[in-house]
This record gives sequence, structure tokens and C-alpha cells, in this order.
Amino acid sequence: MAEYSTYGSVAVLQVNNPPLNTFTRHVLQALVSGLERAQRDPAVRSIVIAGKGPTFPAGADLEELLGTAAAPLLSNLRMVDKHVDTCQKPIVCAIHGTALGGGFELALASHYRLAVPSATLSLPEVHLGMLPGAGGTQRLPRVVGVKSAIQLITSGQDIKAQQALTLGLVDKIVQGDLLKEAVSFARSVEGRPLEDRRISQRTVPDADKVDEVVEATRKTILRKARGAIAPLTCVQAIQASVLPFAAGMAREADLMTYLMTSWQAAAQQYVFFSEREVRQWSHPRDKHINFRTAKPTVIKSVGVVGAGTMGAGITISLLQAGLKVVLLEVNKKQLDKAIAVIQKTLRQKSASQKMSQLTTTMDYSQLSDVDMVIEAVFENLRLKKEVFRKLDVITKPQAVLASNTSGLDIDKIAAATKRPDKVVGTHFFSPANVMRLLENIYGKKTSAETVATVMQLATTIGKVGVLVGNCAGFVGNRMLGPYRSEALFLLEEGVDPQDVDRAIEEFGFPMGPFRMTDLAGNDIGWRRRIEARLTTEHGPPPDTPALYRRGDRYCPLPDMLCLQGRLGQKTGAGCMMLQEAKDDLTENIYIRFRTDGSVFDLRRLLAHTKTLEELILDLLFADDCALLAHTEAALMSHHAPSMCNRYDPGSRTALPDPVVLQMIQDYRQEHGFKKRTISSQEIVERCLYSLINEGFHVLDEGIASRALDIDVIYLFGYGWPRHTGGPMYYVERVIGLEKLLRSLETYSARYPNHSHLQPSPLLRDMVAKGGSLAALGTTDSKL
Ligand SMILES: CCCCCCC[C@H](O)CC(=O)SCCNC(=O)CCNC(=O)[C@H](O)C(C)(C)COP(=O)([O-])OP(=O)([O-])OC[C@H]1O[C@@H](n2cnc3c(N)ncnc32)[C@H](O)[C@@H]1OP(=O)([O-])[O-]
Ligand SMILES: NC(=O)c1ccc[n+]([C@@H]2O[C@H](COP(=O)([O-])OP(=O)(O)OC[C@H]3O[C@@H](n4cnc5c(N)ncnc54)[C@H](O)[C@@H]3O)[C@@H](O)[C@H]2O)c1
Repeated sequence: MAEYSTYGSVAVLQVNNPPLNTFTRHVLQALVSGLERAQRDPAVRSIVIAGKGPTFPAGADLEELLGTAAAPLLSNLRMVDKHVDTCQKPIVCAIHGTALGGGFELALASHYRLAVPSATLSLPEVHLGMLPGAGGTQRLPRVVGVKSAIQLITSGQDIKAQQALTLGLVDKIVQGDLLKEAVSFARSVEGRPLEDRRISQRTVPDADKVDEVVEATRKTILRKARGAIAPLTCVQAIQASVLPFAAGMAREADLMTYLMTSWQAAAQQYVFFSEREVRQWSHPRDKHINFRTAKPTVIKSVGVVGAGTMGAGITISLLQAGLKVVLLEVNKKQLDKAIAVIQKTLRQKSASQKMSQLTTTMDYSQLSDVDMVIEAVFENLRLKKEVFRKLDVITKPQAVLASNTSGLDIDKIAAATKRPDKVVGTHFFSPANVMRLLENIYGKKTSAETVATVMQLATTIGKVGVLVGNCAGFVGNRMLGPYRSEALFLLEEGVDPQDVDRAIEEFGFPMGPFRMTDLAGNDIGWRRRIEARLTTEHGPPPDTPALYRRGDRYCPLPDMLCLQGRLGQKTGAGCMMLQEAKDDLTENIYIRFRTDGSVFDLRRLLAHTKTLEELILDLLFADDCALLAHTEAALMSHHAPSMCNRYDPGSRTALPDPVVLQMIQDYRQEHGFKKRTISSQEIVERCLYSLINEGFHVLDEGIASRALDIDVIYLFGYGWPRHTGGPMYYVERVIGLEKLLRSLETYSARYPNHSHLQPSPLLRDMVAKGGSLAALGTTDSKL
């Protein structure tokens, strides 16, 4: 637990609790005993504390901190702190690996800190809904000042050894044998006075500015982590660092107790463990196929097809993980743009050697040797099938073929190949090199080996892979459907898009549904609805009532906006919408054919001949890249106005757009909707409860095997606020399943045509029988 040895006058205490040397009560007890022994032994004149194996202690053991062992753990932790802080012999911490939380706090309580260059230090407790409760909020500001301490503690960010040296958090970077160096360092400081080495005895350097700093950061925190109590509580504790040390420690302890007993701490710790548990996947249809039994294929090289927004991001992720990538694109201009984006991003990460792992091409035969292909072409089934047919012929037979589709049928795509067992969905989220989620979708014929391969790929590239079944929209986008519909219905009844966004953002989302649609592009959903024949490029399908589709309520407002060319703010850089362009609804889209230089009005072409998708497909399969480039350039030069908001040039701040507000008002009048006042609570409930209700359907159908899979998808892919634990956790632990059921019953009685408000049978069943979401997925009953 903590091995004791001596090297002449130096006692060495090595924490040995593999794999992370976390502090359990027994480890701490062993540390206390070791410190007492070293203090008692007159031959010992200095002490070194280190971690055995791969790391210095990574903090308190969460299983114990959260369980019944919390009290002895905490009392032992305080005892260690006291022993270290008052020790009359110099204590040197020798840091390697990750000195996190309580581990870093132990180091701060010691007199000297040495670290290897690769060491990382951090106080990540805020991510667990807590604060650094072993003196971290009191000692860190005494070294780096209140301003930096607030920044480091409320972000929980990593501090690399070199930065720690600059900040004065470590005294020396050790290049050679850490333990040997630490022992010799300890020997060199024996007998020196210790009072000025005790951080607890120092004063906070920027104490006079504390109120000013706190006020400024409080605003940022309120904006960035709306609804989360831990960051603000951390600030309160740090604020107390200007008090005498003992008073500050007492304040820290009180605030820590408050946080540890909060529902948010429990929610965030659930998130921590769920993020790890999703790796322990099992095939929902056959539990014998799981992370233990299925062996992944080794992937060393990956082909990426399509160098658009997603293709470029996916390529960056793969290169950063050290994989070889062949990036294929049919549009030369787009390829050049993607290369520039990739180069720039990797340069920022000073990873120039990674560029040498990239081959770019417009020739499919270059994919003949890759271990896997990830397709990221336009979201069109016909095109994707065509691409997979081609890939099936060109790539080696054992290569895995994955699609980054946002929701198309994986089985239909697989059917275009002679290797459906090797076809799988790998749904990345935009920006693909930043967003942590990888939603992996197995089809009917996807083999266990293929599933294991893409789940392993997620880990290799630092993503959180979640395995889900195949259905329209899979888990994430399918659940988003009802949420978006309900947001639109709220517009009909009287609220403005900004009201909906505000309510959802106050709940904790970084962006409400309308700002999100503006950012992603309103045309994405429009194309999907056109493909699903819910609408057409010219308006509702013939003989279709304006407000109904297939018997269900339908809000055509987004289609109407698209028809007016209000396609939303494109995600590409510098694509802010301009007011002048937005009001020009008569603007046309032109295609210039290279062959004869003639210009066609795309709208007229669409009206008389084909759909936009079909037209683009024809152009693609004309195998004339220059022609495609012209088409895309023409499409891009069209200044599409935003859907609901106005964006001043160069700004991302969404402003209400009077044109849209007027349009909604006219729409209400035309369809006889009476405007009424709607509370934020109703907005949040109707949007989020309908999303969560769909989550119950997803579980019922076995599309997701566990509630935690859904939570992880929403936390890592959709910006669901982390402090609430995810949609399913939140509803079960905070709202209560019974309350959810009653609310859905009330809303569905009021809106009988909103089918997504009808409570799911699984929810009813669970409320009736008192079942728990956590227990779902541990039996095969529903799968
Ligand atoms: C008045 C009150 C006083 C209170 C005093 C409070 C003291 C202090 O302020 C509180 C803390 O220290 S809070 C703590 C502050 N510290 C943190 O927040 C550190 C959190 N940990 C991490 O950030 C990462 O695990 C590392 C970067 C350490 C390693 O990353 P990696 O190499 O990718 O490895 P991996 O896959 O991530 O983990 C491997 C296995 O270990 C498991 N496990 C991990 N940490 C655990 C823990 N603390 N515990 C238990 N288990 C923990 C993990 O679940 C996984 O289990 P599985 O069964 O194999 O799935
Ligand atoms: N953009 C998002 O937010 C997002 C998120 C998740 C998933 N997706 C999915 O990822 C896929 C790509 O989306 P995107 O946003 O990157 O699209 P995009 O329009 O930015 O890029 C698509 C690229 O594919 C290229 N392409 C078209 N046909 C090709 C072919 N036959 N061979 C090679 N390249 C071809 C196009 O030239 C274009 O550069 C879609 O299936 C989409 O649904 C998108």
C-alpha cells in the first residue's frame, strides 16, 4: 500500500495501489504510519514520497469517497495532510505520471516537488462535481495567485511539468532516474529551515484583487457552466484563501461537504464511470459477443472518402492518433481546402510529422491497401451505396467499410457490398477532431470482429465509442427529432425562437435548438425530410394538409424558411450571414457548365427536372471534377440567410430577425394559432421530456442496450449539461420517472396529435413495477 525503505538518511515512501495509486483509506493509513515511523527514526533526516509503477497517486479513490468508507478516508486524508504540513524533516514529492486531485494536493502540502518532464498535474475535482478538498483551494492560490488558481481549479485543466515549473508548483524537472534524483535532492536539503517551504505559511500574492477577480470570473463561469454548482463553489473556497490558513481550510471543508452531498456530484461521478463503462460493450442481440470475446482487427491505415467538413475532421483525428490516412475526394478544390485545414490544425498542435502519414488523392484505386475505409460523402443513400459498391471492389477483402452517415440505413448500405459483415456505421460528431463521441452502429450482418474493431478504433483515437443498433437517426439524432418538433410547435403557440433557445440554454445546453440549426444548416434537416417525402423542394407534397404528415402533427415552418433560401449559417469559417443578403429572397442559384459556359438557374432546373440531390449525383457521376467544383462554387457563392437569427458580419451573436418573427406571426394567423405566454419550465419540459421519452423507445427496442449508453451519447455528442448526468440519469434521479410519466400524460392529453408526447410503454411499465433504468441492460429481458 505504501512501501517503506531507507537510503541512508532518506526514508522513501512509495504508494503502491495499482493501477493508479489512488488513495483508499488503507493507503492513507499506510502513509500515516510511514510518516510517523520516519519522524520517529533519528537516523532519518528527510523523506521522499513517490508512486510505484506508472504514476504518482491520481487522487482519492472514488469508489471509497462516494461509498460508506468516505468518513475514514477523509479522516485519514486529513491526518496525512497534518503530518506532512507539520513535519520537521523535509518531505520531497517525486512526481511522474499523473498527480491528480488528492495526489497533487499531497504534493502541495510537502516541502519540495520534483517532476519528470512527462508528468501531468491537475485538480480535476470540478469534473466530479466537487472541489479540491485536501487543501488544494487554499495552497494553490498561495503559489499561483487567486486569478490563476480559479482558472486552473474551475477548468480542472492539466498542468504539464514545464508549466508547473514556470508557475512555481514544482522546484525541479528531473531528466534521469526520478527516485535516485529525489533521494539525492532530499539529502541536499536536510537540515535546512522549513518554514518558508510550507505553502500554508505563505500569503496569496494577489490578495488585494481577490474581489475584482472573483467577480469577473463568476460571470464567465455562469456563462460557460450554467446551472453547475461546483465551479462557483470552487470560487467561493478559493476566495477564502486570503483568510488565515486554518480559517480557509475550515471554509474549504464546509463547502466540500456541501458539494459531496449534492445531487450534481453524484451525477458527475456517474458520468465519469459511464464514460469508462461504455467500453465494456456487449452486442444487444447476443450477449456472448462482447468486449471480452470479440477480437478487433488491427487497423494501421484508414481511407477517408469525402474531404468535406466531416472527412477533414476525421482525418485529423486519425492522424493525431498516429494512423496512416488516404484521403479521397472528387472535388479538387475541396481537397485542397481540406489539406489546408488539416495542415493548419496539426501545425497548431505542433505535429508536423503527422502530415507525412497523409496521402491525398482523387483516385479510388489508392484505397486498395488500407485496413479500413470511413466514408463521409453527402448524406444521400443512392450516393453512399454507389460509393460502397466501388469500395467493395477496390479495397482488400478483409478491409472494414464504415459509413459516417448521420442516420441512413446501415443495412441498405451494407447490401451494396459482398461483405456486409464488414460494414458498420461510425458516426462522428462535428467538429470531428474535437467532439469526443463516436456512435458505432452495427447492422444485421455486421460481425463481432467488425464491431470490436470500431470500438477499439474509438479508444485508439481518443474518442468515447458507444455501440448502438440500426434505425433512422440511430440513438442521438433519433431522440433529437421529437425535441426539435416540440421546439417548433412552441413557436406556433406563441414563443419566439430566442425564448426557446434561452430556456434550453438556461438549463445548461451550450446552444438552444434554433441557434444550433442555424449553425449546422437548416438545409440538412430539409434534405432529410425531402428524402423521407415529408416535403418537397416546392412545398408540401400534393394533397397533403399543411400541418399534418401521415396523421401526425407537422410544423412546416423550417421548410418554408428553406424555400425562401433561409438555409442557415454554414459551419465553415467566415460564413457569417449578412443582413443585406438575408433580405434578398429573390436571389437565385446558378450553375455554370464548363463545357459551353452557359449559365442555368438551378431553381428553374430543379423545378423542371430533378431534385437537388439527383442533380448533384448526376454531376458527381459525370466524373467531371471541374464541373463539380463549378457547381459547388456556385452553390457556395449563394449567400444563404440564417434560419431564425440575424448575425452581424464577423459576429456569432444571434440577434432576433424581424423578418422571421413577422413570418411566424403571419403563419400563426394563417393557421389560427392563438399566441399565448409560455413559461420557460413548459419549454424545457416539452422539449426535453419528448427527447427522453424517445430514449425509452430506443431502450425498449434494444437500439441502445443501457441507459448509460444514451447518457454518454448526449453528454459527449450533443452538449447535454454534464452536471445533470445525461438525459436518462437526470430524469430518473432528479425528476423521477413517475413525474415524467405524469407530465407526458398531461401534455399528450393537451396535444393528442404530438405522438412523441405519448408515454412510452417501457416508461409506463417501469413506473407501474417500480423498475430502474440502471438495472436495464443487465438482463436480456428487453433485448
Ligand atoms: C473535507 C473533505 C475532504 C475531501 C478530500 C478530497 C480529496 C480530493 O480533493 C478529492 C479527489 O482526489 S477526487 C479524485 C481526483 N482524481 C481524479 O479525478 C482522477 C480521475 N481519473 C482520471 O482522470 C484517469 O483515470 C487517469 C488520467 C488517472 C488515468 O486515465 P487512463 O489511463 O485512461 O485510465 P482510466 O481508464 O481512466 O482508468 C483506469 C481505471 O481506473 C478507474 N479510476 C480512475 N480514477 C479513479 C479514481 N480516482 N478512483 C477510483 N477509480 C478510478 C477507472 O474507472 C478505470 O476503471 P476500469 O474498471 O478499468 O474501467
Ligand atoms: N456536418 C455534420 O455536422 C455531420 C455530422 C455527423 C455526420 N455527418 C455526415 O457526414 C457525411 C458528410 O457530411 P459533411 O458535412 O462532411 O458533408 P460535406 O458536404 O461537407 O462533404 C462531403 C464531401 O464528399 C465529397 N464527395 C461527394 N461524393 C463523393 C464521392 N463519390 N467520392 C468522394 N468524395 C465525394 C464532396 O465533394 C464533399 O467534399 C454525411 O453523411 C453527413 O450526414 C455530418
